[in-house]
Amino acid sequence: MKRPLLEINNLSVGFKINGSKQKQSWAVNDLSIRAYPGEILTIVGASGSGKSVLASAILGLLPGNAISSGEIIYDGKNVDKKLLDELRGEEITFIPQSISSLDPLVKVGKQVRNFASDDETIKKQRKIFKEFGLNRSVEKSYPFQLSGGMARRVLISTTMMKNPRLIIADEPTPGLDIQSAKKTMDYFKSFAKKDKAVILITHDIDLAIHYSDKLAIFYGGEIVEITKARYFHHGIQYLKHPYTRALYRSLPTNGFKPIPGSQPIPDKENQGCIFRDRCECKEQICDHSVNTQKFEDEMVRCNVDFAGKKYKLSV
Ligand SMILES: Nc1ncnc2c1ncn2[C@@H]1O[C@H](COP(=O)(O)OP(=O)(O)OP(=O)(O)O)[C@@H](O)[C@H]1O
Ligand code: NI
Repeated sequence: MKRPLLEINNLSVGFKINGSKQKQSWAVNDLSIRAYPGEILTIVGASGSGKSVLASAILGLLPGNAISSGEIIYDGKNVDKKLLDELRGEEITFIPQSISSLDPLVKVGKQVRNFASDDETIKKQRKIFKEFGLNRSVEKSYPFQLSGGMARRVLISTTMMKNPRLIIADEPTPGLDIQSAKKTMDYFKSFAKKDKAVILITHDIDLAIHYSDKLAIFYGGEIVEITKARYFHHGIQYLKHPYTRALYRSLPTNGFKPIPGSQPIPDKENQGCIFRDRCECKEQICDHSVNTQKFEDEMVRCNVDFAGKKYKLSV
């Protein structure tokens, strides 16, 4: 079994409300994931489920009012602030969700080259820009002169200029034309093939299924299931968690059935199942406890006994 490149154990992230130490809201609750070399791990979750907060926590970019606990291990080493400062932008690159992360005062070409002006770097940057349909004039533009889709392509180009071992991409494709989105995802795939790891964050389940190796299904600040992306092609009988199964049924190709109800706010005090109010399999026990079941590299957080011979969910 390969060693994970990034390992996150029992991560929780909350925010102090109005500076109060007592009043907190939670965005990520007791989350554990592993990103392996050679794989694209995609974190799929609805809007507001805490995906971007998770990315910020991994990268040590949480705002001042955040409180976090848990363990992050990179390549066998415990990650602290000093190590993160060394890794970020070098071994670990980040494609942020917001295009406002581009420096408004620096011309785009210079930014992507990280201020380098040698011939080789310029050649590399021009080649990447060309692949993404960004013409020479873009190099000399300031971020405010770009459209949303162009700015996103510039952000992706920044990562392509570097030589990281782990890419964390937070919603990299919205606003991109189909060709650029495909190029981006193909780039991630070939990157992972070089024994490197990608953590992709998206709410686009179709995209996730087609390009990832594993899916971590995120709901209300928790990962409720880690499963293989190909199971979504093989059929609903391979999926375990009732929320994952509901996602499967909500896909246009599988009947487009919506899930009634809405996602709850993460609650650290709550020991029960986060999905219970919307669950078709809910039992009394789900109000006060939830079972984390592990199967090799898969995981499901549910009280249905998936290892037992009796378990049968409706197809
Ligand atoms: N600085 C902050 N202070 C307080 N709450 C915050 C802060 N940043 C994020 N949150 C809260 O954390 C929750 C998760 O937000 P997050 O941006 O991670 O969602 P997301 O899953 O990335 O959504 P989307 O798909 O829309 O990008 C939200 O309820 C948000 O209001
Ligand atoms: Ni987000």
